[in-house]
Amino acid sequence: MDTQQQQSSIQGAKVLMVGAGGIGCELLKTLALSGFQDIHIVTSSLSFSFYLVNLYVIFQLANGQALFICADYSLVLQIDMDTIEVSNLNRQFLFRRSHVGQSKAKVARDAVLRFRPHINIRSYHANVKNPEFDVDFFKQFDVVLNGLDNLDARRHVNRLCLAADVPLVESGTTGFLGQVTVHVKGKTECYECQTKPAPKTYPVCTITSTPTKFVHCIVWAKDLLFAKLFGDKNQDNDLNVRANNAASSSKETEDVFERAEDEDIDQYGRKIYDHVFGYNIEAALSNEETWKNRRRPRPIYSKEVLPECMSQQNGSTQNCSATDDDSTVSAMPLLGLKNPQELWGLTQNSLVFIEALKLFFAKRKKEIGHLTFDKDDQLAVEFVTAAANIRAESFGIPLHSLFEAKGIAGNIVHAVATTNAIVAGLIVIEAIKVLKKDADKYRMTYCLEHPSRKMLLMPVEPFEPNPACYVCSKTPLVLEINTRKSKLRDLVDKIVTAKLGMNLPLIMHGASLLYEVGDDLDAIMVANYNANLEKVGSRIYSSNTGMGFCNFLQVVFLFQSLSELPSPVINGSILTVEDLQQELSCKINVKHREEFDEEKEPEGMVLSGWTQSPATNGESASTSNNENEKAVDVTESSSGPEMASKKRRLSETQPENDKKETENVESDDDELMEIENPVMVSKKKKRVE
Ligand SMILES: Nc1ncnc2c1ncn2[C@@H]1O[C@H](COP(=O)(O)OP(=O)(O)OP(=O)(O)O)[C@@H](O)[C@H]1O
Ligand SMILES: [Zn+2]
Repeated sequence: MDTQQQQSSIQGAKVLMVGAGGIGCELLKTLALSGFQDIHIVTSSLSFSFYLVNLYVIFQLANGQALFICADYSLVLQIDMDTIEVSNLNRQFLFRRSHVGQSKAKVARDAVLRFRPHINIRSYHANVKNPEFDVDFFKQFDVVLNGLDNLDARRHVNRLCLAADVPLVESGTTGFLGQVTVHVKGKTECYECQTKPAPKTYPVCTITSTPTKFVHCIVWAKDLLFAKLFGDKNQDNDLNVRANNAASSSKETEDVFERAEDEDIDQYGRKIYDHVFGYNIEAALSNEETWKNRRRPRPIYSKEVLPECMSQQNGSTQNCSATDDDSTVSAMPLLGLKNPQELWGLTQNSLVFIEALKLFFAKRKKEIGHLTFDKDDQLAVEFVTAAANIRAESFGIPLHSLFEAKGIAGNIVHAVATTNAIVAGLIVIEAIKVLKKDADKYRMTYCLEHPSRKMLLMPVEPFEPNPACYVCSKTPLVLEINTRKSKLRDLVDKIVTAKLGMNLPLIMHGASLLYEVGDDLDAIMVANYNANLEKVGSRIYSSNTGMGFCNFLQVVFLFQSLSELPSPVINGSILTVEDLQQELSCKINVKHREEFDEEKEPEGMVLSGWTQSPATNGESASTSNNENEKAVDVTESSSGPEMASKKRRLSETQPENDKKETENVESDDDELMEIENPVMVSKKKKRVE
């Protein structure tokens, strides 16, 4: 690439960066410095770019100032909603300890301005899904660069880029693996054109009744027990085993989890302990059939492992410092446990379980009822580790340290700063090509863990838009659903919001508007939509008391199914679903189906043709928690578009030694940690076919 050309293509260009985390910090720095070296050489050979970027990183580490070469530069805007955490500091090098708690977007901006004071950087500490970042906002940019860590935001940005007709350079890293892809409307596939691999999920009964691996215990502790005790009480929770003994799922059992106002926390903790590790296991054991060919679990009761009176032990919440704030509350120091890599025995795990539970009630009571598991929440990690280990002990599964359990629970693949640096370099290279409209030279580039043909970077030509993609083409989706039983609410929650990722949806059936979300709706419209969602309204019955003079009026709310809506949705109906913010519209062909497999299709409906939520979508090293959140659901494998052209093109560049790697990936379903860059996975899948 000619330097002059390159400089002129970047000068005056307006760039939007989304995300200022591991990739984002590197990217902002690389963007700010991109005039300093012969980038035109880098682009001519991508393997050379790898070398250069690495060299650059090493050089920068050795002498950060040496590379700061000034040139007039374009306007860069960046968006990030996060604040800086201690765990970010090892790789998000624009941040220092003193910045912990501050806005990432702002601190990153200030740090870069210190060495490039002449460039114009605007930062937004905000969620990119906020309505102010609408299509008009996106239209002002020449290119959008993503450094995100979750599918939801990535899909949203993809849709806005399509609607605004602005090219998108998308990226992700997972440990040593990374990828950079280019998405230009009408020319290349969009981010959602490809079917993503299905998330790793586990049958509900494995999690609730027959765990065989530590990850099953983690999912149980995190998604069921933690959610039950500290999360939203209205959410479905399949915590109790399905036992012959109906008592375990009775109303009284439900009440075990409720703590009475004046109930002693220690007693409450023991009650929960005995219920989930003792009685529930006994109830499960009563299902003789289940254990015919399985190892029987051992019920564990608190009195066997815990001292009579916890408050006389070291680990009493009473010893907890009054200055503790939410983020530092921890059971470990109170119990004299220092090393997170140490393996705790049953007694230590039991002590941590009770102590962490007590601390939640003693120190974080206000959060109870709203908590979701967060890998950066020390107390939550301690509780989940302890609970998973006690369950593992009961089922004869090897125990794990807090460090290991945290990795599994948080889907953590440890970040490799160099991968982020390489990916940031590649993003800038692709961004420059986009600015130059050098479409023939666009490349999707994959960072490999092991060299292939002596290269660690694998460039692949981007693919054409997938004509079957519901996001960038008009191909309808197919929804199998029981139209006589399912409500519009199910469709909105499980399909439109959860699967299609719509923010402000509108659902139409023919000319009839069934549902809409927005700030400008009047009260009557809201009432109508709510009626469509849940109930037709009420019918008033009068019932005779039998005393001759008094009739009671009885109000009965009637729940209505899709087929009973004012404009009935039945087999063969075509729904139009739109998101006004994302300017996305798609059609859903409805197929009535009477029965669904409770285990395999727990949602009671199956959508085909959509981009399935991946376990991690090339997410930056610390990935979203989505996988485990969904882990107890058994998600359908997508019947989305086939990637025939991908197969052909990728096979052209297929290195032999990657094949082995593929087979390993495909065969080993043991590890939740086996989080792959999804494109790599699909590519590998194609290779072994
Ligand atoms: N919807 C969103 N709007 C704006 N920024 C987002 C959005 N979703 C994610 N991000 C940002 O994307 C960045 C991703 O960076 P990265 O993958 O390094 O994650 P992290 O949260 O910084 O690190 P870790 O997950 O390891 O603690 C984060 O800074 C996060 O705040
Ligand atoms: Zn598409």
